[in-house]
Amino acid sequence: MTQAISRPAPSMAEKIDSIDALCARARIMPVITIAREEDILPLADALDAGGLQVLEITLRSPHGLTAIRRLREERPHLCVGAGTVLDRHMLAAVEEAGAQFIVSPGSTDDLLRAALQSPVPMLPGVASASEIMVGYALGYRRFKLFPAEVCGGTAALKALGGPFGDIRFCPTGGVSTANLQRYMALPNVMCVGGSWMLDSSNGWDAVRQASAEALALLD
Ligand SMILES: O=C[C@H](O)COP(=O)(O)O
Ligand SMILES: CC(=O)C(=O)O
Repeated sequence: MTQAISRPAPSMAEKIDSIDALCARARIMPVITIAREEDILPLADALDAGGLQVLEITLRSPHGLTAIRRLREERPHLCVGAGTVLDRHMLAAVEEAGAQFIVSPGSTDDLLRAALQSPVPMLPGVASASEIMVGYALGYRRFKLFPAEVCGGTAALKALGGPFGDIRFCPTGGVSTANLQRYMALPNVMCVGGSWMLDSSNGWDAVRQASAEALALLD
């Protein structure tokens, strides 16, 4: 695996273009916490078969970094990012593992500044106008709204579109087939994230089916 960490950081404009491209490809971004290492490939394959090829692998379990590494090596056609990146040490670890994008649930000045130096584009989490302004001052224009439904959902996004006309969001947290069309209809929403399609208690094909059904709602 080529070490992402050795590459120079692209400009923020280039990173925004990368985020836009991967969100356009994703439309729906599964937020995945790997419970067992043996789930990594079958879960990714089920999502892929259902049409979801941009995957956010969180660091909420000990298998997160392994999953990023293995998917980069064994499923190179997928776009694999890291989620729940909470500080600069986790940022360095996911860069080294080969993450193609980085997501955080919230924003700290230290993490946002560290990500400016990173070759990998970051989608920082925000839950308020003030947090957007902290990122905005550093050049960030694309954010994850988290936890979206708790933060006010589509009404909050419509309101945020007033002062932040050049900002686009990936709402995550409480998104499901019941509301994803309302989110995706908003001009400042570029994709949605969530975990609702990941229930494999009825087998991997249920994940494929849930993914395909969700995407079909957007056609
Ligand atoms: O914490 C974020 C979740 O993993 C994604 O949200 P969700 O489970 O409500 O879809
Ligand atoms: C919420 C989310 O996307 C994260 O944990 O990074």
